[in-house]
Amino acid sequence: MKFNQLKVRKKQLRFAKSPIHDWGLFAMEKVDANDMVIEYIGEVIRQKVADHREKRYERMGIGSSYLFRVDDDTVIDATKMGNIARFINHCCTPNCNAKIITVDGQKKIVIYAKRDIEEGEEITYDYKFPIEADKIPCLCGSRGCRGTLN
Ligand SMILES: Nc1ncnc2c1ncn2[C@@H]1O[C@H](CN(CC[C@H](N)C(=O)O)CC2CN(CCC(c3ccccc3)c3ccccc3)C2)[C@@H](O)[C@H]1O
Repeated sequence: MKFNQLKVRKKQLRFAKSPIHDWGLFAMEKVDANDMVIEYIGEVIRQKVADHREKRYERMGIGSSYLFRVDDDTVIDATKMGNIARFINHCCTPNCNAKIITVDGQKKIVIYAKRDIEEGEEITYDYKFPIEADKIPCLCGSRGCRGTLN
C-alpha cells in the first residue's frame, strides 16, 4: 500500500517532560496497534556528511544528536529541520517500531504502534544503537531494560 494511501489521520501527540529523559513524545489519544503514529522528518543526508555533522555537534557540546540512521549510506538529520518525532525516547520494551519505507524512491522513517497505546502514554521505540565501548546508561526503567542504549 502506498504511503500516501495509508490512513494518515495524524495522531494527536504532544511533547512534554519525560520520566525517561528530558523531553519525550506523548499520545494525546488512544492509538491502535499497527497504526502509523508519526513520520521521523529531517534532512536526508549521506553517511559521510552525517559523520562530519556528528563531530560538529560533539564539538558544539550538543552531544547526542538528532541523527537517525536509515541504512549504511543514508541518515536523517532532524537537528535543523525536523518534527516532534525527534523527541521520541528509547525504551528496551517499546510501544512502537521505527520502520523504513521507500516512497517514490525516497526512504522515509515511519513510527508504528506495536500495540494499543493509551492516551497519555509516552511514545517509545528501540533505538537499536550499535554496541559501543563508552556506554550510555538506559533510563527507560522497563522490566526488560538492557541497562545501556549502545
Ligand atoms: N531510555 C533512555 N535512556 C537514557 N537516555 C535516553 C533514553 N532515551 C533517549 N535518551 C537520550 O535522548 C537522546 C535522544 N533525544 C531524544 C529526545 C530527548 N529526550 C530530548 O529531550 O531531546 C534526541 C537527542 C537529544 N539531543 C538534543 C540536543 C540538544 C542540546 C543538547 C545540549 C545542549 C544544547 C542543546 C539540541 C537541541 C537543538 C539542536 C541540537 C541539539 C538530540 C539520546 O541520544 C539520549 O541521550
